[in-house]
This record gives sequence, structure tokens and C-alpha cells, in this order.
Amino acid sequence: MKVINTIAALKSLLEPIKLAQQKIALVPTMGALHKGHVSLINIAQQQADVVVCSIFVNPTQFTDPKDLEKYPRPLEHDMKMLEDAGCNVVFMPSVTEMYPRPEVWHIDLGPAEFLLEGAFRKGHYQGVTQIVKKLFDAVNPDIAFFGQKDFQQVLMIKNMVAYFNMPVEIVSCPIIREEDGLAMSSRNIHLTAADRKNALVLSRALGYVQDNFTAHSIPELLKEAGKMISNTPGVVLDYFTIANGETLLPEEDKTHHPIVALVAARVGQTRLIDNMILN
Ligand SMILES: Nc1ncnc2c1ncn2[C@@H]1O[C@H](COP(=O)(O)OP(=O)(O)OP(=O)(O)O)[C@@H](O)[C@H]1O
Ligand SMILES: CC(C)(CO)[C@@H](O)C(=O)[O-]
Ligand code: BAL
Repeated sequence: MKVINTIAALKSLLEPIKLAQQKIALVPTMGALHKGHVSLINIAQQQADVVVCSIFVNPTQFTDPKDLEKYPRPLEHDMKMLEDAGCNVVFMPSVTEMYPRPEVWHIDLGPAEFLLEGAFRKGHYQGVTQIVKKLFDAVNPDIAFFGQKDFQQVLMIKNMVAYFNMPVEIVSCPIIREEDGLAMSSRNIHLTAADRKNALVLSRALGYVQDNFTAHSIPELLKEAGKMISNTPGVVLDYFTIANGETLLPEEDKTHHPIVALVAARVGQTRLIDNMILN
């Protein structure tokens, strides 16, 4: 496994591979790797010749400075996970490597930018697309893999790729969960034992909605899920919605496809997100 810290070194490693017409995959991450990230690498390995994983805690997508400051950075653990997963290249740049000078970034990501996560983390998707564009320019991948856990992020990245007309295929990969259903997330490390128990209500409420999607109306499903969450101590709901999977607007027509239930909540001091596709 090669560990690379600069764009120049990355380009000189990857350009001959690209010229030899080998397929290059990119798995962008912010580190603190878990089985969810490994699953993205494993899916990438099935579809490409060379897998590059980037680890970069991107400051421009954080809207809460405390969230950025306490973001976990367990470097040795990450290197071992990537080595064990058989990752070919790790790209781990510094902040100045990615942002050598002040820059203005703003692109039109469509109206869904301002909904859900975009409403609670203002400017978040400008920061995400800014760094993903830089990573795509540095790696020049044929294909890039993202988790469905960040459902809105995948939509925003697809919109960014369309905006710049970039020749990169974007693949959304299934959510990997703990045995009891909690979606794996780097931020789960911040949960206390009580939070960890309370956090289960998120996947349970989503599971309830998924299991009962044909039997009940959307307002009934939302009411029941809302009740489940508000009856759980220590959980403060930001949103629970049943939405059109393309516009992210609340969906009323059950025949539309895809429909997705999305949730975000603060569990103790930790903000978690999760979702399930319903049809
Ligand atoms: N449980 C999961 N299953 C599948 N993919 C995941 C999972 N968790 C994260 N990913 C994906 O891994 C990629 C890198 O995510 P990131 O490094 O932010 O990890 P994270 O666990 O989502 O952390 P965070 O606490 O920031 O939400 C993203 O495309 C994300 O959607
Ligand atoms: C895509 C990403 C690596 C960009 O910083 C980040 O938003 C993430 O980890 O999901
Ligand atoms: N996994 C999405 C990145 C973030 O929360 O900033």
C-alpha cells in the first residue's frame, strides 16, 4: 500500500496507470475508518483495478468548529484497516496541500442543497463538493464510491459532477450497520453507553416505516416514528421525513419511486443521521 501526501506525487503515481487504461476507483473518507468504509473499498475492488482511499478532514464542510476540533483522527488504526482491506493507495494531504490559498467556491447544486442536512448545516454541501472536486482533479478516477448513509451527499455529488460535466461514475453503496441496527459512523465513538442505547431508536423508527410502508398512510407512519423518537430520552430530533428520493421534498404519492425515509437527531452531544429506502 502506498501512502501519498501531495497532489504532485499522486499524479505521477496514477498518470501511468491511467495511460495503461487501468480503471481507477476513489473512496473519499475523513478517516476514523470502520466496516462501512471497508465495505466501500471492497465494492470498489470488485469494479476497478486500482483503489485509492483519501483521508482528509475537510474544514470547509464543517459548520460547527467544535465538531471539526473533536473529529476523531486515529491514524495508526486507519492505516491498519486500509492495509488489511488491500487498499492500493492512501492519499492523505495536509490542509495547505488542498487549500494553498484563499478561494471562493460556490456552485449551483439545485434546490435540494438547502433541505435536510443543508438546512441544519448551512453551506455544508458547498464545502463537500469543493473538496470532492479537488479530490477528483487530483486522482482523476473513473469511478468513485460513497455511502448511502449520506444520502443527500450522494445527490449533491452527482449534481456537482453534472455541473462540471466530469467523466466520473458515482456509485452509492449500502449502509453497513452494527448487529443491533445502528448505522456505523465515525461519530458513534462519541456516544456514551446510554446514548448508544438511545441511538437505536433511529434505525428502529426507520425500520418501522419500512416494514409498514404498504400497510399505513405516510402521515400515520410519520406520526408513529415521531412518537417512537420523542419517547426516547436524550434524543432530540432535527428531522424525520419521508421524501422523494430525487428532490428530497416530502412525498405524498406512494407510487413515486424512489421514496426514502431520512432522519437526523442529536443523541446526547452527538448528531447522527440515517435513512432507509422504502420502495
Ligand atoms: N455505515 C456506513 N455504511 C456505508 N458507508 C458509510 C457508512 N458510514 C459512512 N459511510 C461512507 O463512508 C464515506 C466516508 O464517510 P466519513 O468518513 O464521513 O465517515 P462517517 O462514518 O460517515 O463519519 P461521520 O461521523 O462524519 O458521519 C462516505 O461516503 C460515507 O457515506
Ligand atoms: C465525501 C467526504 C469525504 C468529503 O469530505 C465526506 O463528506 C464524507 O466523508 O462523507
Ligand atoms: N459523512 C459526512 C461528512 C460530514 O458529516 O461532514
